[in-house]
Amino acid sequence: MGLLKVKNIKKIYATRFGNQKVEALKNVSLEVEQGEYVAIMGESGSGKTTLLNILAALDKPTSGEILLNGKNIVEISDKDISAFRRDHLGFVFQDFNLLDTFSLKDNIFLPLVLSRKSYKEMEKRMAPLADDLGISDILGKYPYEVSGGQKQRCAVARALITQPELILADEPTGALDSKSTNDLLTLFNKINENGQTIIMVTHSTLAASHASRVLFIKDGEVFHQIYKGDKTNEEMYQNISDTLTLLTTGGVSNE
Ligand SMILES: Nc1ncnc2c1ncn2[C@@H]1O[C@H](COP(=O)(O)OP(=O)(O)OP(=O)(O)O)[C@@H](O)[C@H]1O
Repeated sequence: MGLLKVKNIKKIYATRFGNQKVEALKNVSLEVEQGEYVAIMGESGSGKTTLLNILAALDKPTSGEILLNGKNIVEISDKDISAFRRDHLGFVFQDFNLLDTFSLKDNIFLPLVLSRKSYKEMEKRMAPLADDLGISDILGKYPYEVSGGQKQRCAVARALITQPELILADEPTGALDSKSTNDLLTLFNKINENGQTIIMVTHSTLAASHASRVLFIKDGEVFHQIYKGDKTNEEMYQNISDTLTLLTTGGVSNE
């Protein structure tokens, strides 16, 4: 089932004085199926963050449509956009974005507090999630008292607790050491196997090799896609490396 349909997205940024324009996305179309795990890669400045921000309804495209479960998110009014994001999307960022003055538990509860869920409901959702993520014992701690990997697992719990249709992750392994990176990638695979759809922007070939599809962006356009299919992580890693070489040496698109 097509969960997300991106149709002919264009994004033109006007510079501060309006006399210069940057075409960050030229004409991007893509579809993401329910249950897919998609990594987005590309050189710095290729348009990845622009695309993710638009998918996250944090920014609007200059033209084009984005349908999430058939609803065009471009048309949602500013008044309704925060509630839409909270109810339908989960976010995992490189720098965790946890509030230092809240315990980990309260950080995870925050999106549910904002949508006025009962404490009983919050506890009910938290228990299996915390157990799955291996954070049950540290929920009373504060972000500054735990490791980067533990912080990131809490950020994942906060993203999942609203039971979003889609998880959007921006460089989720960017601030993690290699062990925490491997733990997080295993975790993403697990939540994906449980049916959660994930879109992740990453510079890491290792991270991307865990996804079921890798989409390469070059100069604001989809340049190429690789499906994992039956490939091992190692074969996928090699395939991604070869494509990145092609991308940086100016190879012709064969999308
Ligand atoms: N607010 C803005 N105003 C003007 N130009 C912008 C703005 N944001 C991004 N750009 C330009 O749009 C293009 C795409 O930027 P974007 O941040 O999407 O790339 P990226 O692939 O995410 O890069 P990185 O990997 O370095 O984060 C770049 O040329 C960038 O300079």
